[in-house]
Amino acid sequence: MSTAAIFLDRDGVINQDSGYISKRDDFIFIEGAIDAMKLLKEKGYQLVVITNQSGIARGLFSEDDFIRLTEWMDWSLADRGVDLDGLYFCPHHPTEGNGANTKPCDCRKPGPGMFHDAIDELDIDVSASYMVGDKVSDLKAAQAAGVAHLTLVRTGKEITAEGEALAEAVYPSLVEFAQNIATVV
Ligand SMILES: O=P(O)(O)OC[C@@H](O)[C@H]1O[C@@H](OP(=O)(O)O)[C@@H](O)[C@@H](O)[C@@H]1O
Ligand SMILES: [Mg+2]
Ligand SMILES: [Zn+2]
Repeated sequence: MSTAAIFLDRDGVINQDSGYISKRDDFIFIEGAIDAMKLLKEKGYQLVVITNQSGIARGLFSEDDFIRLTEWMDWSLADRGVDLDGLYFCPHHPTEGNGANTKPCDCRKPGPGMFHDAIDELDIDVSASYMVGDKVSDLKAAQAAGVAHLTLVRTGKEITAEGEALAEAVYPSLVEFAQNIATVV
């Protein structure tokens, strides 16, 4: 049976987005975010992180740097009782940088590629699932993949008028999102 998921943007939703984060010392969990993730798991949702990491294409850090930081983030979450069900990242940028990751792709949000992979691999019921992002491109990507509920939080980039219009709700942070959504039946 397919299951409901919460698709989480990383930078600006889980951790503070000071720009192209690649080191542990710069990775600061947003207040309450870990407990909010725990509550979402308790409510019956899969948790799936969907993140653009064009810092790789731009040559700011390597894919290995990203994987190491992700392992550390996973341990930090597991330590607090949160097991992620999936994490998908796009290392590309259409124009910036000069290596193999500088190319157009379908995975960079607002493209839906990462969502399509997650939905197939984790057997997700999009009609019962939510996207939590901080940018309109997060919502457009989720919408293109059929995710029913599009929401934004104010802990990341400034919310634009386009974002306000596309979102069914805008929450101060992941904490209020987690408190407000229903338990999976
Ligand atoms: O919010 P998610 O998807 O988890 O990750 C976004 C980050 O990888 C970076 O994405 C960049 O966008 P460009 O990739 O340069 O458009 C900028 O928004 C940076 O400030 C930000 O740190
Ligand atoms: Mg973000
Ligand atoms: Zn990509």
